[in-house]
Amino acid sequence: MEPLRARVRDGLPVYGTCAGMIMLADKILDPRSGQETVGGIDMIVRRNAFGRQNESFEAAVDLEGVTGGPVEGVFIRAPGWSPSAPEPRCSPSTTAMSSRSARATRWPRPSIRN
Ligand SMILES: NC(=O)CC[C@H](N)C(=O)O
Repeated sequence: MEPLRARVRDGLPVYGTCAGMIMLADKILDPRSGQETVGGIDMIVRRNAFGRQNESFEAAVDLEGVTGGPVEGVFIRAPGWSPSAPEPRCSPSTTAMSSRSARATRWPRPSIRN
């Protein structure tokens, strides 16, 4: 992983969506055990910020302006992101509280009807 990190740090153009975005974040809020990122983007990601991966689903969706009937939509629970912040300078208990409120305020769960 380190050679790739070094290339990205040195300016290698990279692009990532969904899991790719997770890989490019400098920090994962709730990483799986041992999960690392390549990093390169100064942000924090939270995996499955809108629900569990196995709550992803497919549904027929009517789109305004698209004729021919509904299209099959695939709704994959996505990661959320937040700009990184300076390390908090407070006691561990206050840090934990800040972390919880960040989740509540920055990554609300939208309601998706299917
Ligand atoms: N397709 C994907 O990349 C899924 C990402 C995954 N649901 C997550 O947020 O961790």
